[in-house]
Amino acid sequence: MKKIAVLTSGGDAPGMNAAIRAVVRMALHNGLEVMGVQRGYAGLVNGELFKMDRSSVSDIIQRGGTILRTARCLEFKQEETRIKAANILKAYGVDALVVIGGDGSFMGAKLLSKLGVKTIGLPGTIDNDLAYTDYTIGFDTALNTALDAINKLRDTSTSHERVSVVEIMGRDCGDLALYAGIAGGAESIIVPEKGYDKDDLCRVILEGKANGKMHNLVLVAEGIGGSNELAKYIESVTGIETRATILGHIQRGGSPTASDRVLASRLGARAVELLMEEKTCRVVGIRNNEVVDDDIDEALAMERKFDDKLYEIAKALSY
Ligand SMILES: Nc1ncnc2c1ncn2[C@@H]1O[C@H](COP(=O)(O)OP(=O)(O)OP(=O)(O)O)[C@@H](O)[C@H]1O
Ligand SMILES: O=P(O)(O)OC[C@H]1O[C@](O)(CO)[C@@H](O)[C@@H]1O
Ligand SMILES: [Mg+2]
Repeated sequence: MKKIAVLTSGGDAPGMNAAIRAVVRMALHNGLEVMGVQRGYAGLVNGELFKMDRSSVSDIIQRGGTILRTARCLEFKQEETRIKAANILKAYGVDALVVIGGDGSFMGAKLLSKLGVKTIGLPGTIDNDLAYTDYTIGFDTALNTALDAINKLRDTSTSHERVSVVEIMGRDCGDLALYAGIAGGAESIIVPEKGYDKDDLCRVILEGKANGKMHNLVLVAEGIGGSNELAKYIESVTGIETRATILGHIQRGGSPTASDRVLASRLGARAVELLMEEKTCRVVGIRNNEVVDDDIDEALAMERKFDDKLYEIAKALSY
């Protein structure tokens, strides 16, 4: 192993920069050369590679976004595009590629590895939707951003004695909504893993009002969606004024939390260690606070487990 490349792919996530820094610095520490690839797989196919040194990653650990930029490159689903990417890496003399991204990016890395490219994946996504790791890089920051918004919505919800429906990102995964809901003391948490009944929800809201609740926070995961319509329905059934707020891409930005920076540094360093041990086609993650690595195929095949216990606790604490 002499030369590696690193890219970020899919939706950006706070802490991706800290992960890039860890990969670059750990690689240089081990005497490897490092190339940065701009704009994910799209940039790889276009040959957007450049040499990185220690100063390429100076002053980025605290920054949101990704200095390498990112992309959703649909053409990468076609084998001819991946063959082009593999040839470009060969032409640059790159021995292995570190991919920082989510499940889609890992699928791309898995298929690229079938063409003989050595790959390592680092979980960079706010969605926390990868089964093999307890947490993904960016989840904690997005969670804290959502929580800050929820705290503010609680103020105005209380002042006006309104219901506040808050839609949280996460694609098909309810983790962000669940964690934000428990941390923000939400009255109801609606996630795709559990589903819900609209009229039960309205009953809970009315009971809360009868018990003296001044506000009512209903968190809706993106995978359920339809927050504006739900707000109208709640208002029509309960007679309580209701507003919907879709937090959107604000959850993707901002300075990463300490937790995300530490996670990114641990996982990024491990990615390079694995390559030094000649291990490839693996993804790095964290389970029970231990850094782990799994075969990329096996990791993608693992079934995600929703934290039912946490969901039940949130329910029990909410009224
Ligand atoms: N089935 C696939 N085959 C090949 N490449 C894929 C596949 N799925 C996704 N990719 C590549 O990975 C990129 C990122 O995937 P996707 O948009 O699903 O984001 P992600 O990595 O899951 O991150 P996030 O969900 O946080 O946005 C895609 O644009 C594409 O280039
Ligand atoms: O940035 P885009 O392309 O609008 O994608 C939004 C999606 O990306 C994520 O922010 C990260 O995967 C999801 O939570 C959301 O569904
Ligand atoms: Mg994804």
